[in-house]
Amino acid sequence: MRIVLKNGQRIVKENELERIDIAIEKGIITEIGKNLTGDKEIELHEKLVTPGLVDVHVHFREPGFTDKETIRTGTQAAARGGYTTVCAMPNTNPIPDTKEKMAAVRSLIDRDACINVEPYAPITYGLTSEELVRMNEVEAFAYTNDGVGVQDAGTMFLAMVQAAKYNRPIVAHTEDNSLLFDGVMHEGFKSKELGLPGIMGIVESSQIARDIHLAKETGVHYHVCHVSAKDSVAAIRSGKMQGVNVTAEVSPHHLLLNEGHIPSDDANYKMNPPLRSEEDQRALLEGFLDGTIDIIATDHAPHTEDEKSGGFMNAPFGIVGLETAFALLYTQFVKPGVFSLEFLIDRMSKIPARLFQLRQAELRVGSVADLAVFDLDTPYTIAKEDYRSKSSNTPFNGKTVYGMCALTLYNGAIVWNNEKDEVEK
Ligand SMILES: NC(=O)N[C@@H](CC(=O)O)C(=O)O
Ligand SMILES: [Zn+2]
Ligand SMILES: [Zn+2]
Repeated sequence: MRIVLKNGQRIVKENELERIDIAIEKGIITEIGKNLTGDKEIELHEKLVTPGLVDVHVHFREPGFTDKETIRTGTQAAARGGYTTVCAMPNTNPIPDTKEKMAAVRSLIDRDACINVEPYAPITYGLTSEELVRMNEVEAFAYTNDGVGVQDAGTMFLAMVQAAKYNRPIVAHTEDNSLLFDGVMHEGFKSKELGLPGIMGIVESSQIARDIHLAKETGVHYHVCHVSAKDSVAAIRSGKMQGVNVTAEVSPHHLLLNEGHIPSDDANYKMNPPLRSEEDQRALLEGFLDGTIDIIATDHAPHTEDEKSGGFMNAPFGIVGLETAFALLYTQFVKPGVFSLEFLIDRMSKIPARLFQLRQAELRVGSVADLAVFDLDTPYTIAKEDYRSKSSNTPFNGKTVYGMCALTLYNGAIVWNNEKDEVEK
């Protein structure tokens, strides 16, 4: 069967768009042009067509915490956000730290995922800072202990030596526990106002500085998760200038919000790392614009409503992000001209795929048909009831944005269709 997407618009350069039809056969783009016909034609009404988005940082909670999310609901949420490849974090129960446990995760993915999912393996057994996972036994595209920092420098050094040998990236949640002092939000005016224990920026930046020295020594590809602090951006910038193979991601929420946006003791604003100062937020945007920070990653971290009702002192860290990332960033930054549509899409699709050698589509004949279609013209309000995710813990509910994902195709099959309001599998 030949499917034709009619009257879409692709990005030519920056914000310049061009009207096109795209023909898809057997999951592959077979023709791009004007006035194409097919067995099934889908009218796009001049909506934006892009390669499917790629997110290297999501939590799908399966196995172990399926009341928060599953591989099925997580990938459906991703498809609704325009994503066709995502990388799942290993802070599950059990942690995939043996060959068998990793095989079990892969078979869940084969059974339930509606898009491409690459599972991470942990750096160490049990996400502690002790025994390294043997990378020749537990195979994965990359290794991370996300959720906790690798506390011991020697352990991180040996992990990097091993990862360099197997040519795998080390992906780091950077957090020095000895500097945490039980903090629950950024140490700043808001933590003082609310009387809550703070988390200093140096909790993150000092460990990034340490790791950049180790990465320089070992030559590993070292990737920093969810950068939040100004001094972290400076450390990464200086590492890059010295030729260290360091890359970094920033989350939509850290680009969009700072501690001043936290209205009250509402745990939908609680995540790790925390929303920091306005100055930190500005440094993140600067780093994103100058290439110090390479990509966007959502850190989609679902938690139940019940867990999140406990306020900052009791609730777990983390917010969902897959279903709102593109629209929030498009509305806040592309519409007012801070950066272009091309700049954003590259950092949500092409660049993350290239950094980690992941599956990714291109808008050209012969490419796999993993595509997203976005409506840039119709405003809509982010609503809890609309989530495909099992969880809805985010501070962005109720916000009106542009850039709803209208359609997502994975391998040429529709996995999200907003008009039909259903996900086909
Ligand atoms: N980001 C978070 O606040 N939470 C994540 C863990 C993590 O990404 O560090 C989670 O697993 O819930
Ligand atoms: Zn983390
Ligand atoms: Zn995470």
